[in-house]
Amino acid sequence: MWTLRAAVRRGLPLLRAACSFREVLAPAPQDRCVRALSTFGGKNPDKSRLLSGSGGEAIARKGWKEEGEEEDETGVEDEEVEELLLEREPLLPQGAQRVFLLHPDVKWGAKKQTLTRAELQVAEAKTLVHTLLNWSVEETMIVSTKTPDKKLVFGKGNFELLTEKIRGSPQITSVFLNVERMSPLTKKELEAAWGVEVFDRFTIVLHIFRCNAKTKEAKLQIALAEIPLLRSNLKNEVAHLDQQGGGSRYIMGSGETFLQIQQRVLKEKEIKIKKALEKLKKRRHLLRSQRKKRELPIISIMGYTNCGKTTLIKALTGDAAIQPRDQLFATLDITAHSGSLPSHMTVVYVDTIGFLSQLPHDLIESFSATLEDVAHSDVIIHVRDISHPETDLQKASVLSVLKNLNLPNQLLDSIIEVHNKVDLVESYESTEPNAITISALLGHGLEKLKAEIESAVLKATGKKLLTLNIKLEGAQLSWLYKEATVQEVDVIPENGTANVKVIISNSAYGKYRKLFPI
Ligand SMILES: Nc1nc2c(ncn2[C@@H]2O[C@H](COP(=O)(O)OP(=O)(O)OP(=O)(O)O)[C@@H](O)[C@H]2O)c(=O)[nH]1
Ligand SMILES: [Mg+2]
Repeated sequence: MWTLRAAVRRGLPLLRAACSFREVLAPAPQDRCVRALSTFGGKNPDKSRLLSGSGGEAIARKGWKEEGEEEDETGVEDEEVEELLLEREPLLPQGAQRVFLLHPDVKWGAKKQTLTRAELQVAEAKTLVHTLLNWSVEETMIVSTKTPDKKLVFGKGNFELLTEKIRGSPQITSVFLNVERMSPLTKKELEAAWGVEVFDRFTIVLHIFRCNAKTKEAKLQIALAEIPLLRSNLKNEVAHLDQQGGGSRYIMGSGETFLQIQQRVLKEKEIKIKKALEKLKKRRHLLRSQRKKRELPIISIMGYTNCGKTTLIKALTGDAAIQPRDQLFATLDITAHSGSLPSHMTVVYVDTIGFLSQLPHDLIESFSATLEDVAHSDVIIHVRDISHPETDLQKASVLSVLKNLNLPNQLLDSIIEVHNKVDLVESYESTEPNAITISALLGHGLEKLKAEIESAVLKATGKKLLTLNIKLEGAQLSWLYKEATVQEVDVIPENGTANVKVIISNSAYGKYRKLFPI
């Protein structure tokens, strides 16, 4: 039988040995990756693009780069960090899986979901499963429970029925229990009862995140989000070892028990990741202040996952390098892309991570650092997929996340709501008067949207867009070049004047009027 001492003799990293004995015996496969999929209604046709390799293709390219900015954007040259990122266990089994999707529906009490319905959660869970290469949903069941926090999640009667059902269905290879997190003990008990592996939402989303993260920062954030999972797995594995007479004993010569060593290793890992992230955060602050210095207005594009944020940025900037994908969480790295508005004002569009109702907490927390940048933008665009059957619930869930980001009120008031994918809905009429209706894919409605963005930017930055008639002989033009942003100069040779289009702050315009009265 395999023992701890044997693992140490074989030179296995302790953390790995502690966290996943099964994988030590059967070497861990690489993370498999995710595939492109259609949206819930199956309306987007492009299902054919399959991703391969460990991380899929790189899509997070920047259309707009800061001075001295590296493609990798991190500036952290730390071999230890690289090692940390490589050292990870696979979260899901290899090969095709036919999943039994089981949704515990809490009918009453404090745990009852208010924002979202069981059907929406099931539809989302299905999409998550379909995002995984070679995974399919064999059967779906919504089963009510009054005891979601109990070890076996369901009441006795329902649990017995479920066990009979799963045991009697050899075609089912695993169960996706659609809860945010399941304790290691619950997982163990359910797997023992049902005879197949059982996964929760956190593990599935984490796996998709791992596959889609491109930059070092996103990867580190995911590694940080995994620490609590490793910690609870560790406790479980040590309890298992104890049964065999191992985990809590002192390791000879070390003065520590196996559990203590592993906890220390995890703590050290956590500290290292946090330090590396701190370095990256400082660098982001630097980039932000450079951006501010250049006075380029920043527009953050936010919205539910798969609503079309990246497609919209591609349409607004004409950046051919951007490749939107029909996939949940395609964008995990915040990227900036420059574009210009009708007055030729240059702005920066920031692509952000998409939201999901009940996105596991640890993941939200780990990504909140990147979402901090949103607070420094001038305008927010909230993109909605109005072809989605649950578009209203998606909106509510995005707004509730935005509220929790502690954004300044002025910024919250500046939100432009965009109704995307109108091409998928016959004769769509918005019931919200201020929303702008577009098809990012077909390029419909973009001019109106750009005009709206421009007026929001001018309002947010306290600037005006004016056309001033100036004398070419005087000092007006050079003054305007110095104190404002000149967009266009239209010379009228007949009278020696020019019409000059400028973006100018209120205070500079006041000075201009004093210096050059009409
Ligand atoms: N029919 C139609 N499809 C669209 C439209 N906009 C986006 N899509 C499709 O929707 C899918 C998702 O688009 P993305 O731009 O990647 O969505 P996203 O919001 O960036 O998604 P995440 O980064 O995963 O959160 C892609 O297949 C797009 O082609 C649209 O206006 N009409
Ligand atoms: Mg995207």
